[in-house]
Amino acid sequence: MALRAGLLTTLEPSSPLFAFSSSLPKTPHRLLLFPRRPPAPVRRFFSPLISYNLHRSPVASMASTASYEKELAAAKKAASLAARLCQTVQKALVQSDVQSKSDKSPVTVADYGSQALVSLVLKTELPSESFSLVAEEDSSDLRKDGAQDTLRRITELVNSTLSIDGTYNITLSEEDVLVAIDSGKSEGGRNGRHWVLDPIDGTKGFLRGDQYAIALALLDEGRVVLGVLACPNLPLTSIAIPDEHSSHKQVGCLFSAKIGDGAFMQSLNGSSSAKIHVSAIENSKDASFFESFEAAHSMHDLSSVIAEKLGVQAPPVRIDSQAKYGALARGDGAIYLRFPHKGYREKIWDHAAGYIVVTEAGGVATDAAGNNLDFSKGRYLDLDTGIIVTNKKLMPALLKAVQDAVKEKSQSASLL
Ligand SMILES: Nc1ncnc2c1ncn2[C@@H]1O[C@H](COP(=O)(O)O)[C@@H](OP(=O)(O)O)[C@H]1O
Ligand SMILES: [Mg+2]
Ligand SMILES: [Mg+2]
Ligand SMILES: [Mg+2]
Repeated sequence: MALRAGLLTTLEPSSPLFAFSSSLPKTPHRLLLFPRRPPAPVRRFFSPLISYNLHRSPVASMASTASYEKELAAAKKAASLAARLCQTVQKALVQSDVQSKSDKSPVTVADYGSQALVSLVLKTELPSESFSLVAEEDSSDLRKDGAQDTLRRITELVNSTLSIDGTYNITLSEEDVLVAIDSGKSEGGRNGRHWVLDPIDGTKGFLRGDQYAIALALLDEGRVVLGVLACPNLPLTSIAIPDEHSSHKQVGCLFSAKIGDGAFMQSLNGSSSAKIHVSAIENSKDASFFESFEAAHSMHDLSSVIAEKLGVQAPPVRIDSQAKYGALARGDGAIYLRFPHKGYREKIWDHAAGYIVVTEAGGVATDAAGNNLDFSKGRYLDLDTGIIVTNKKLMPALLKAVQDAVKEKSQSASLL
């Protein structure tokens, strides 16, 4: 039986029970079962016999009945505009455009500008929706003494990107930019809708002139329901076999996915989109795998033990950012391995958009214990050991190889 929010209905013609599906702001959607028909305006003040959180009940969640059409269009627009700003900065990168955050990771005027633009576009395109954004950056360093020039530069970049695009007749002040950046401070969670943004994923790749991505996803009741990945430097054709003419390849990909609708790729220049699928490889010997370019982000030695166990012949393809998820979603490689060093906590913005793009393309993404990734716990993902992604056929063998390799590593560590 399909239940619509706010609709009172009998479960079956013969049933004495009435069901009411509530959708109150800032509360989980709930299914309430009443012993008799309660008076209409005060339903929620009557005690139900049973009450379920719908996302946990066998009844379809309200999230699955939404189409997310306009949200996806807004997300594509926001990520494309942010990509344009990032491309401008990458072309003319100078040292003063790069700052170091308190955790010593780099952040550029483009990270801040991208976050301000995405926040502005989403709010402008979806004015009737309540707005919650979980994003990587905040304005605290930009409000410090000595940051005035950087803030001025970010504001100029945001305004010039808006004016070249021409869709919005808006000019932001420096304070508007700070406020737009700080709208990303939401804690996320399992209730309601939350946008999740990495304004530049792979900042180190961005600084090297390599791969990076603008990664934007929407959570609804704790599930990722849509995602877009703008990858300005990713070739439109496969990166599986690096060739010497790669500098002549056309670059700039926009991946998108909506729950239940599959995954798509189009050119960032605005071509029509084509459906994409993960690799159909069944024999792990024929697989190639992706991992971080940065050895500090993932244990390359562990990946190579896993690759050996699987009989993988091809060398690893090391690229920055969630471009790995996009490349995997279109079948450039078959496996993505990510094993952060001990103590590192993964953030939801580093995976949410990539996760839905790859799963809608037919892939599977779990932690090293085989658990589904849970994006509903706030700004962090709680994980066992690492993240592994592949197609459905290869996952059982990959999971076994990963677990054997992890066990061997911890045994040899305990012998030391
Ligand atoms: N020690 C570490 N271990 C794992 N991931 C790390 C890390 N330090 C930073 N990262 C994350 O790795 C992301 C880049 O991923 P990749 O290695 O796939 O390119 C960074 O995103 P940002 O560049 O958005 O900060 C950052 O969040
Ligand atoms: Mg960062
Ligand atoms: Mg990131
Ligand atoms: Mg980032």
